[in-house]
Amino acid sequence: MRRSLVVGNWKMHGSAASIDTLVTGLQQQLANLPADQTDIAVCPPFVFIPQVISQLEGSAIACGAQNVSDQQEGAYTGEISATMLAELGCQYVIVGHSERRTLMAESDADIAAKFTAVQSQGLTPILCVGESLAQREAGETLSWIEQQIKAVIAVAGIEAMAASVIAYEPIWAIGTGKTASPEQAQEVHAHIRQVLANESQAVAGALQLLYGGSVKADNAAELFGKQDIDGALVGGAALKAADFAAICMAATA
Ligand SMILES: O=C(CO)COP(=O)(O)O
Repeated sequence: MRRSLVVGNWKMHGSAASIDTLVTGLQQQLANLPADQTDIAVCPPFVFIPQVISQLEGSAIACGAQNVSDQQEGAYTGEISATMLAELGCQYVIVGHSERRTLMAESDADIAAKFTAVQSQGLTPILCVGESLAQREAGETLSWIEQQIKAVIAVAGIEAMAASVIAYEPIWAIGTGKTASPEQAQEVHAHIRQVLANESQAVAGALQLLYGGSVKADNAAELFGKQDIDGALVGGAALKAADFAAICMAATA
């Protein structure tokens, strides 16, 4: 039985004060959640990571980052390495989010290099994949997702996938209020698991596979009811303690 995992991606939101309020709220709302069933993490903007880790001390909520360099050290102005994130106490790093693929032109090769850099420091990459609306309408969803995942397997190897999380985030569902139906999401999740199973049944069976894209308190339970959906990567709704907590509860039910 796979544990569920709910991750909040706060994107470029928050201030020291608003994040203090959010984390305090999360700790209150999640105090009674059975920690043995659901893993929970939040991914603040880099500059707030030390504050969040300090606030979360003693709590079962983990902290992650939203991006990382593919290099560990050197003359890379503005970059942050996995070594630095590990030293801070991060456990997860999101790699390949569609906003970075699109806005920062990150390629599959860049993402595979980041994935490897994250794992080399003992952190868990959350690899995001997802299709555009045009690709879905052209019937290219499954082949596109497969290609995105195989690009990472080709570099990292199938066994490395065992120490990772994959998040399926259809681009057309991110921040639009338009969630993939549980059936649409399950179809892609089952395909992802099959792509992995073709190389290793054990890896495919154990990997936590998240859905992301307009997950809210009122649609989470239905998504989590699907066989291959193990949790969620949550954007907007992760910025409100009550909403995020309700999604975590749904994942635990
Ligand atoms: O991009 C997302 C999480 O990484 C999803 O964002 P929303 O939940 O705001 O649609």
